[in-house]
Amino acid sequence: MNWPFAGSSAMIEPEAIADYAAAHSDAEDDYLHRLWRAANIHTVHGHMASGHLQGRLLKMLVMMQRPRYILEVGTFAGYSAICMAQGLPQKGNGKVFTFEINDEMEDFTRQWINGSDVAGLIDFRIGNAVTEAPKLGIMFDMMFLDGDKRTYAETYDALLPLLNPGGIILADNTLWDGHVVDPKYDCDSQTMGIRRFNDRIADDDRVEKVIVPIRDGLTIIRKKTT
Ligand SMILES: C[S@@+](CC[C@H](N)C(=O)[O-])C[C@H]1O[C@@H](n2cnc3c(N)ncnc32)[C@H](O)[C@@H]1O
Repeated sequence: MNWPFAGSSAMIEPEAIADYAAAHSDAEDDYLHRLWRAANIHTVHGHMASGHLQGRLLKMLVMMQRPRYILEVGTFAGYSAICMAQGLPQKGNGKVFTFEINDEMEDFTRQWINGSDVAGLIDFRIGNAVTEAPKLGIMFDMMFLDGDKRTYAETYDALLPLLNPGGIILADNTLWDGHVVDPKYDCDSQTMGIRRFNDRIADDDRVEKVIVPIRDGLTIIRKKTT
């Protein structure tokens, strides 16, 4: 994400800011570090995993929101699911339900989730979260939308009814590497999908929202209680 920070005499590289923030945040534990490396070595799009800073933010937000049930759209390697599960009370009744539509990820991801010390708090399923989550018959207090960018708006419409009032949705990649404001990407289907989603959220009076420019943009959406 190209977020220039104007210094007194020179522009400071965004990577330097990210490194500084990571160095002054809780460390990435060894297991997550190994998972991140494995995802980048053994999968084509390893960079899709949340990573250190966003992972710590997800854990922190779970600890603040204290959800019982969390829904994740897009498990990929399991990095974010493990981070969110780390924020749940370790002996409570909370759970992360996480769906991955790509069944080729199953062996890799199940092994890493099962090997983590929060395996008992994660229900990992292969399938389309949009069609499968309603079948669980439960309401969620938190959701992490991180699936297909082209259909973010439809995913939101389908899943908002499953969110309790006061619950929050975290939507990842909502600034899409700055493409949302770059006319060069006017015909790019993922950019168009993210823009459509951002417009939809901005106009939706049922929710409060703020885009946090961390990593690739993370929108925090809270369903109003009245
Ligand atoms: C960006 S990656 C997820 C990264 C992961 N949440 C993390 O932060 O570590 C997106 C994943 O969503 C999956 N996906 C896309 N649409 C989906 C859907 N409707 N239901 C479940 N998974 C989906 C893709 O196959 C891909 O593996």
